[in-house]
Amino acid sequence: MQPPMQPLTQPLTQPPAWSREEFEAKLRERGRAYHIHHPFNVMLNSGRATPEQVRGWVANRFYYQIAIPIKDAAVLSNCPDPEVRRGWVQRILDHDGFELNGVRDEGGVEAWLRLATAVGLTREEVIDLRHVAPAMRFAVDAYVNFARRAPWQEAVCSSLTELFAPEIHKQRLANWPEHYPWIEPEGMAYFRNRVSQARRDVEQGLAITLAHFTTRPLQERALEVLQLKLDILWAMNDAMALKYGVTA
Ligand SMILES: O=C(O)c1cc(C(=O)O)c2c(n1)C(=O)C(=O)c1cc(C(=O)O)[nH]c1-2
Repeated sequence: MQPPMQPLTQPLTQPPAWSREEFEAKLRERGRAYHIHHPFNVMLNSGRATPEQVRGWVANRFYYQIAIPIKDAAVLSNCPDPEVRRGWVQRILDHDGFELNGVRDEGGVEAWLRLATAVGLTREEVIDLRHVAPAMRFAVDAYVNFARRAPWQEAVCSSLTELFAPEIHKQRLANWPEHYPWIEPEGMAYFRNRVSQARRDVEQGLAITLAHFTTRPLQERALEVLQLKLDILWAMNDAMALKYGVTA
């Protein structure tokens, strides 16, 4: 006897998966929503920001800087693949620094604190987070919480906004010394280091994403995840724009 017909809950055929090239192009297209286009960032990188606005950005962004290695530790804690972990752990060292066999690297968090003093903030007022806007905390915490709870491949995918980060760091390196001569030049080291680190991160993150999200529904999910992260970065800028204003 035939089993009873099940009601159809989803179409029998799914649209075909995009090729790796098509999928990668769709991920890269999302760069149009990157915070490089946010009015607060456009103001910063075109030289219209006041010292107060630059300091506000540096102090608020510190909250993102200290969250990133915690986010990366969450990815590690959810990932059962030692080969992925071996590559991913580098991100924590990039931000927290290390001392190994006589080689010392101060790491990105310390470099950010040097940026803070270069723009005229004290380390204390940055480290105690007194300037961080509540909405900034909520946006950054959303990223860490996502990485804690999502499947690790989605957390990896959410880091792919770094596809677009070298450009924003290069803008700062090119424009800030001219627009903001009052910033001590050694403060810019963070951005210089990140250009190559972000490229290396993206190579790893993209390889994992292209290998894992191989059906159309998974690929569409990856685009949603990337959009979530773009929205988090956008919301961080909204929080700073509200607190410090945007100079036209
Ligand atoms: O200055 C920026 O605009 C910017 C953006 C992003 C990003 O796209 O998430 C990162 C960074 N910087 C950055 O410096 C950094 O170390 C970093 C790590 C990650 C991540 O998601 O793991 N994003 C970013």
